[in-house]
Amino acid sequence: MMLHKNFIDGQWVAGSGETLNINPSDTRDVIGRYARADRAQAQEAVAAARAAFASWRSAGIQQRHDILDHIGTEILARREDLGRLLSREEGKTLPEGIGEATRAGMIFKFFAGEVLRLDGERLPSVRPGVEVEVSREPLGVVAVISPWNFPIAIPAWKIAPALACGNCVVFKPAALVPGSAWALAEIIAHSGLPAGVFNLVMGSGAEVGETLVDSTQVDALTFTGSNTVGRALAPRLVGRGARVQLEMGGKNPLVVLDDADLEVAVHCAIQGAYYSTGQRCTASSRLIVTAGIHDRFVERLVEKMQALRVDHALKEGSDIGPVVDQAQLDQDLDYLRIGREEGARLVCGGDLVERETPGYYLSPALFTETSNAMRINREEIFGPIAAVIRVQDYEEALAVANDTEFGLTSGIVTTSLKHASDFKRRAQAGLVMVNLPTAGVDYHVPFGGRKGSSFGPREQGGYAREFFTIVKTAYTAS
Ligand SMILES: NC(=O)c1ccc[n+]([C@@H]2O[C@H](COP(=O)([O-])OP(=O)(O)OC[C@H]3O[C@@H](n4cnc5c(N)ncnc54)[C@H](O)[C@@H]3O)[C@@H](O)[C@H]2O)c1
Ligand SMILES: O=CCCC(=O)C(=O)O
Repeated sequence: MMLHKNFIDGQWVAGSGETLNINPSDTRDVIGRYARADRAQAQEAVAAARAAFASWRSAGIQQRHDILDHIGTEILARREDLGRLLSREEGKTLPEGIGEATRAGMIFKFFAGEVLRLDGERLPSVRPGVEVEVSREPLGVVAVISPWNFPIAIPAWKIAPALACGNCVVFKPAALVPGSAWALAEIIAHSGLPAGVFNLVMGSGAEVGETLVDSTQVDALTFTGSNTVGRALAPRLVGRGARVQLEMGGKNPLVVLDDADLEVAVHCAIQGAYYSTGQRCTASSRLIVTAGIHDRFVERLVEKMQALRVDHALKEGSDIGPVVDQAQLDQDLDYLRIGREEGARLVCGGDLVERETPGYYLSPALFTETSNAMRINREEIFGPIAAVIRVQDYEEALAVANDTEFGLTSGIVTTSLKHASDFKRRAQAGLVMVNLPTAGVDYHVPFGGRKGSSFGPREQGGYAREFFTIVKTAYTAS
C-alpha cells in the first residue's frame, strides 16, 4: 500500500511515523497509509511558508485567480471519487460525500472570483491637500487546523480564502481523516502554486497542532473543532499578537410552533438531527415544541425515524452511515445512558445495529419529556441523538432556544410571519433558519456563530477577507 506523504516546500516527504485510516462502515477495510509529521516537520512547513510569502503576496491577481479556479475545476471533475473516499473514511453517505466534495469545488471557484474583487477605498481627507487610501494586505503564514466531520469542505473554506488574499498556508487536518485532506492537497500541489505557498502536515493535535499554535512564524490560526480545544488555544495566539478565528460546537435548537406544517417540521427535524449521523456542528439537538402540536409531532417523527436505513455509507439506499469511530460511539452511548438517568424517555432508537459489515452503527435516537436543564440538552453530543423539550408558547420557546452557552444556528418551523420575523431578530445565533433544517448552508455567504460557538470574524463568503487580510490606511499629500 502506497505511503501518502506530507507536502512541504513543494516536496512530498515521509514523516517520522505513519497512520492507517479505517473505514467506520467496515472496520476490516484499511483505507491507506499516511505519513505522520513531527514537530520538526511542522516547523519546516512553517519556515517554507514564511520564505514563500514575499513573492506570493505580490503575485498578480490573474495568477492567483487562475490557480484557485483550476483547483476548483479539478475538484469538481473528481467529485465522485473524492466523495467516495470521503464517505469511506468519515462515514457520511455517498450522496452526502459527493455533495461535500462538490461544495469544496464551488468554494475554490467562489474564492477565485474573490481574488478579483479584493477592493480598497479612496477617500477625501479632512485636511485639504491630502488623500486617504484604505487597502487590504495579507497576514503572512496562516495555520489551518480542521476537524474530521467535514474533511474536505472545511479545509476548502479556510485554505481558499487564505490563498486568495495572498497568504501562505500550513494545513493540519484531523488525524481521523487524512485521506480526504491528502487528496485535496494533491490537487492543490498540482495547481501551479509556487513551492512553500501551501504545505500539508498530517499528524496529531498534541504534536503538529501545538507546534503551529506556538510558532512565532505563524501569523494567524483558523481553527474548527471542539470548544475544549479551541478555547485552550486562543489565548496563546492572542497572547503573542497573532490572529485567531475559532468555529466550535453547537447545541442548536429547532423550534416547532403549533401552527407549523407538520410535514415540514418533521422533515427539518430528521434532516437536521440525524443526517450525516448527527455529526454536524449545525445539527438540531434540541427540538423545542409547543404543547398543541407536541404529540402529533413526536408520533410522526418516530414513524419517519423508524423508516430510516442505517447502513454502510457507500451502500445505495443508506440514509445514515455509521458513527465515525469507537470513541465517538462511546460518547454517544454515554449520553444515551445519561439521558435515561436524568429521567428523559427514550422513545426511539439508540440501539447498536448489526449490518453485513462490522461498523459503528447506531440507530437514530429520540428523547422526550426532557428539560433544558438536563445535560443532554446542554452539552454537545455530536451523534444521532435529539431531545424534545415541551413548551407552552412562542415566548417560552424562544427563551429556551436562547438558553444555551452556544449560538451557532437556530431554527423555527411556523406559518406565522410575525413569529418568523421576531425569531430572526431575537434568536441568539449566527445563523437562523425559517422552515429549513438547522444544518445545510450555502458556500457564498458568511458562516459562524455567537457566544461559545465562535470567536473572531466570520468564515466564508466575502466576509472571509475580514480575517485573512489586515487593513492599511495610507495618507498622501497631493
Ligand atoms: N462551528 C463549526 O464550524 C464547526 C464545524 C465542524 C465541526 N465543529 C466542531 O468540531 C468538533 C468535532 O471535531 P473534532 O473532534 O475533530 O474536534 P477537536 O477539537 O478534537 O479537533 C479539531 C482539530 O484540532 C486538532 N487539535 C486537537 N488538539 C490540539 C491541540 N492541543 N493543539 C492544536 N490542535 C489540536 C485536532 O487534531 C483536529 O485537527 C465538534 O465540537 C464540532 O461541533 C465545528
Ligand atoms: O459541521 C459543521 C459544518 C456544517 C455545515 O457546513 C452545514 O451544516 O452545511
